[in-house]
Amino acid sequence: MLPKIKHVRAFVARGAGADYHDQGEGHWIDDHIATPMSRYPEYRQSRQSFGINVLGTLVVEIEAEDGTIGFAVTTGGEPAAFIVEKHLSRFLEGRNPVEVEKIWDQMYFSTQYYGRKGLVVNAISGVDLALWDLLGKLRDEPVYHMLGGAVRDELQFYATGARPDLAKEMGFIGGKLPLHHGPAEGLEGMDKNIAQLAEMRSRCGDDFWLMLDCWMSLDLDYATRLAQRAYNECGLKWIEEALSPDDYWGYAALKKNAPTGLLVTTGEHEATRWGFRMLMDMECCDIIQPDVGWCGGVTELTKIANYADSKGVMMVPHGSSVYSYHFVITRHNSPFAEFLMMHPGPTEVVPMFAPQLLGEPIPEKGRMRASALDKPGFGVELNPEVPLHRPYPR
Ligand SMILES: C[C@H](O)[C@H](O)CC(=O)C(=O)O
Ligand SMILES: [Mg+2]
Repeated sequence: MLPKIKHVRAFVARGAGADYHDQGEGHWIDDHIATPMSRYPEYRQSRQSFGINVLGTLVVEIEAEDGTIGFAVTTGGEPAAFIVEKHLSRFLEGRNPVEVEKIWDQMYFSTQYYGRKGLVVNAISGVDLALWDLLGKLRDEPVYHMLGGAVRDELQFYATGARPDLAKEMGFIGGKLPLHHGPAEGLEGMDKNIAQLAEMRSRCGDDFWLMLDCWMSLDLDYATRLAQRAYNECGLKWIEEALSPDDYWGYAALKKNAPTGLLVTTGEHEATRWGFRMLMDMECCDIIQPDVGWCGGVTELTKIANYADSKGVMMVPHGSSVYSYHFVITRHNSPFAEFLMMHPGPTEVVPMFAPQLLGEPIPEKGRMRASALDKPGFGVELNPEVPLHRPYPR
């Protein structure tokens, strides 16, 4: 019998880490990237200007009666900390930590009247991941063992960042560029997008995967024209998150309109088995990209992944560092993983959630051995040097 859960605590941390958009000045991730807010010129140059980093990182700690602590980081900051402390903690304290299914179910259905997606599911994900971390630490097992074990010896990564040419030199299998200009910047912006991609194609050679991340910024007409030009002129591998996450109909049309051979991907701002079922049943995309820290955690990701597997849809989680690595290694329909390049250049590989985690593994030559994950839980610790604030202590 495992020790019961004694206490749940929620903290906020500022700066780089799980809220990876909370970076200092001059970072590639905040340099004129197309967004749904780009239609307003005053919010075009910087995503921080419209508040992309307003929430900060949520840190959830779950302590068992024997003093063992599981933890997780995700986004959601202070409002998510409120939800965890004031609402969700009641479904854990005094319970047996093996009750992951029941705890998830109670967290989701008790918040359904104000939740279902977004911030509330971020908070649920943070608790779920902390619970899996605790279970692994109590059982002295890595999470990927508890999920069924590795189906291959190593992970392969593509890199997201402004320099796919450097990512290629570092051994990644592909590079995903942020799109810089949205529909409000007209044909001139479209030409600049294509010129940037063409420049990367010439630097990377014909065989390297190049992808475009559109961060929900386009409309169907623009996305269709961009997809056609980027595929025909630059050999684009996939067009990601071109439309609003609510526009399932637009995605279904984009997938039909896209040239054969170009993949349509989306899902990092989608949540739960029900949201992903919409994407898959409506044939919105070729690859779903749930973020493990936003979609409902590992408990929900298992359901999403099983449905994707049964439909023959590939699932390649968005970012999410160790939370994604432990899952991807257990699944054949997740043949590779994303690595978000959080170095400001990005000219070096640094841990995705640096500096918040100690022991966070990084790819070497674009790969990571399964043995790099062979530590209890998710295999990381909270960096004690990162200041934490607990806004709602009980
Ligand atoms: C680079 C993208 O705009 C975003 O910041 C990250 C993302 O969507 C992804 O890694 O995928
Ligand atoms: Mg993306």
